[in-house]
Amino acid sequence: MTPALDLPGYRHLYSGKVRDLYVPLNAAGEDDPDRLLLAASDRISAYDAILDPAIPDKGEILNRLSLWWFDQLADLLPNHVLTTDVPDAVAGRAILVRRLDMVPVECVARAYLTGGGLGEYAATGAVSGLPLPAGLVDGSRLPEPIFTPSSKAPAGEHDEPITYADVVALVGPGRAAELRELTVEILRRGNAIAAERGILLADTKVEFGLDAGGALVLADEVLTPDSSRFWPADEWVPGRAQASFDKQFVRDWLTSPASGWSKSSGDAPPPLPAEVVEQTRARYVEAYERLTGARFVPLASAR
Ligand SMILES: N#Cc1c(N)ncnc1-c1cnn(CCN2CCOCC2)c1
Repeated sequence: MTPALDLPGYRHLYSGKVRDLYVPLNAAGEDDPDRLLLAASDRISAYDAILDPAIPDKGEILNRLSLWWFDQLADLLPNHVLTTDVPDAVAGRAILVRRLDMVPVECVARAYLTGGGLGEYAATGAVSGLPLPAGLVDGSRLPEPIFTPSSKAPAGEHDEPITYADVVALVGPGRAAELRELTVEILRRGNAIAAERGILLADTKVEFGLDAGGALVLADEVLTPDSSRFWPADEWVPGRAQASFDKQFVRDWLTSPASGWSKSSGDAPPPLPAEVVEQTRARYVEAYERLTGARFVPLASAR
C-alpha cells in the first residue's frame, strides 16, 4: 500500500484500506486535542486486497458524496464535519472533523440480505440474533431494515458480528436503542433517496462518537460505496449474487481468464487494465451525479 502522504503541519495517525487519519499539529508541534483530518484516498479494495492501480478521483468523489449525505441527514443528528478547508495535497478528498469519543461499535444496518448476514441466516434463520422470515434468498429485501452491529476489530482483522445484547452491555440500554434507531433510519432515508435514482443500498456501516457534552454525533463517512453495498436497481434479482454498482467491472475482470488470477490462489490480484480503471471511475462519478443531482467536476480542474 502506498504510504500515507506526508502533510506538513499534520501527523499521520492511522491508515485503513482506503482512508487515512491525521491529527493537526499546533505551533509547538503538539497534537490538536479537538480536531482530526480524515482523508479519502483513491485506493480501491476488493477481495480483501488493496488493488493496483488506484482509481483517479475516487477519494474526492466519495468524500463529496459523504458530505452530501451528511447534509441530507443534518436534521436527524449532528455530524463531525468542521470544514473542507484542508491542505492542497488533499484538497477535495479530505475533511477536518471534530475529535469525538468514538462509540466502540460498528453500526451496521441491512435492508437486503446478502454477504455475511446471508450466511448467518442460512445457518440459524436469524441475523445478529434477530429471527427473519423463512425462505429468504441472496438479495431478498428485508421486511424492514435491521440493525446488525459488529465489534470494532483491531487493524487488519475482520469485524465480528455481535448481538444487540452485546451492544447494550457495551454502551447501556438507552444508548444502544439510540444507535439502533439512528443506524436503521440513516439506511431507510438513504434508500428513500437512492431508490428514486436507480440505486439500492443493500446495507451500510456508520460510526458514531460522543461530543464533550455526551451527545451522539455521526462520524466517519456516510452512505458511500466504501461503507455500503450499492446495487443497480434495474439489475436486482433476488436469488443470486447482485451486481455491484461500483465494483462489478473490477470483479468481472479479476474473475475472468483475462486476469490470469484465481481468488482461491491466495496470490495478490494483478494490476487492473486501464479500461477497467476508467470504467470504475465512471461508475463512481455516475453514483455521485445520480444521487446528488450535481455534476462531478474535480476540484483540481475547477481551480
Ligand atoms: N471519523 C472519525 C473520528 C472522529 N471524528 N473523532 C475521533 N476519532 C475518529 C475516528 C478514528 N478512527 N475512526 C475509524 C474510521 N477510520 C478513519 C480513518 O480511516 C480508517 C477508518 C474514526
